[in-house]
Amino acid sequence: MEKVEKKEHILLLPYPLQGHINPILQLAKRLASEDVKVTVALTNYIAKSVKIQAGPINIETISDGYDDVGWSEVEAYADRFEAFGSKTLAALIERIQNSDDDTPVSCVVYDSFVPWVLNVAHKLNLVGAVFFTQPLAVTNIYYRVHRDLLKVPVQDEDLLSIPGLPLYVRELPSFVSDVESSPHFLRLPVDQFSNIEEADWVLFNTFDDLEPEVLKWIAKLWRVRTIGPAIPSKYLGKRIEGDKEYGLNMFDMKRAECMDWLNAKKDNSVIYVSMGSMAVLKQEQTEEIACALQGCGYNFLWVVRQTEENKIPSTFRKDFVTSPGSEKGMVITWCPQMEVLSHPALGCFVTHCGWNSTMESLSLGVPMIAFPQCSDQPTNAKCVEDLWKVGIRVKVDENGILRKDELEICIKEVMEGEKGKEMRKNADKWKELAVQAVSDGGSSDKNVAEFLEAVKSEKVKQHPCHI
Ligand SMILES: O=c1ccn([C@@H]2O[C@H](COP(=O)(O)OP(=O)(O)O[C@H]3O[C@H](CO)[C@@H](O)[C@H](O)[C@H]3O)[C@@H](O)[C@H]2O)c(=O)[nH]1
Repeated sequence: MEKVEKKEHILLLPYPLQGHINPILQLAKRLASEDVKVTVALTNYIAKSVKIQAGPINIETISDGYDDVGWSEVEAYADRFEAFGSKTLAALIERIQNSDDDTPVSCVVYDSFVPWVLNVAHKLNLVGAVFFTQPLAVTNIYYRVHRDLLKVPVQDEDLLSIPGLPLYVRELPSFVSDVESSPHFLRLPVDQFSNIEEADWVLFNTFDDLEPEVLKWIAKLWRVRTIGPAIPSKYLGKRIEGDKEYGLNMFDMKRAECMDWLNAKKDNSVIYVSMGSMAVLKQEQTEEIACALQGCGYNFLWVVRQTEENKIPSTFRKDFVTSPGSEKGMVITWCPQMEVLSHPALGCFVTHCGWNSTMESLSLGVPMIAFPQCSDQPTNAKCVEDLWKVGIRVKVDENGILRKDELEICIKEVMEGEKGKEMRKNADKWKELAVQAVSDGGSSDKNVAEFLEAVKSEKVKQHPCHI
């Protein structure tokens, strides 16, 4: 068979965390559905520790300096990733450029948490596109901190005015509102802007209708385009054939066990609880959630990652963990979240409001009970409750614990109350708008097309700083 030559080659580099890899893989698949060769560069550690099913995407590896052990403390990790990543990424691209069999790379799309990739791309005279995995509203706040327009620690308890979104301090990203608890965590989101003025494109996993006012504001700063929701096509727009899942799981998944259990449940009868890939709960918190789920009148599917499992109370463990799939509930270490959220048995999603979970729930029309933990999650939860009106945020006590009674009240309100009905209606509206955005001629679809066209015509642009 004759070999089909792809005319362009785009390389994408995610930050090595589940919540960052998923959306960049989706963008990669979308680009690969056009006449483009697409390579995703994973760190050696990720590549050797997970199974990857990324369809037409070519996978290559670079080093973050932690090939055998994975992560370390956040600041040390950032420095070492930059030192090792810059060299090994440049070497990878040079190898591709010098290969007789491969299409040369013309553009690098990189996670906003690794801004040094832009310097590598520009040194090699490639187009550099930064990709944000968190919403525009959150980026707006970090940008203010970067420009010293918002001083940390934040003193003022008054409302802060973000375009289209007045916020109280507690609704800011936790790395801003509570900078004293984890000062080093603010570095990554603030460093996102260190060289952003030089980025050729600034891409966001969101869509125009979702954050119109802040988009207007941010689009004045850079060449911003929204390309989301970056979720598997089967669940949104069906644009890419056979695209059923992200294709990379950092956790062991028991799909059949989970789906068999869910398939046996009545429509709208299951509460789905997941705190994403990173959140670490206090033991007391896990116990309160367990009591609420046991006490509520609904079935539940609860994701408790293996490293969190020891916090589950022993009686609950006996009923729902050691004999998984009891009539009422199932506890599982990782599930096929998209399949779960799109299942007719699902009633609502108790979520930490990681941006991917939020976009997935919104795109599938599932109302949320927002229980934000840290990072961008408090701001995402604010949008869920007050801006998009597709969920409610739980109240925590003076120790930050969500008590059993409060969670039960929230579940009842979303599943049975008037507010819940309203949320479902709103959720359906957002679902429709999300589908429109990624379908033929929708805002995100047009933005991807424009980006691709420009990559083709701008690839030989010389970057003044490196001439
Ligand atoms: O059992 C599960 C649980 C989760 N997921 C998937 O894992 C991803 C989780 O991403 P997200 O909801 O964004 O949560 P985190 O893993 O916590 O993501 C980190 O990265 C996000 C993007 O930067 C931030 O918004 C979050 O605050 C940050 O914690 C989603 O795509 C889920 O579909 C599964 O497939 N199975």
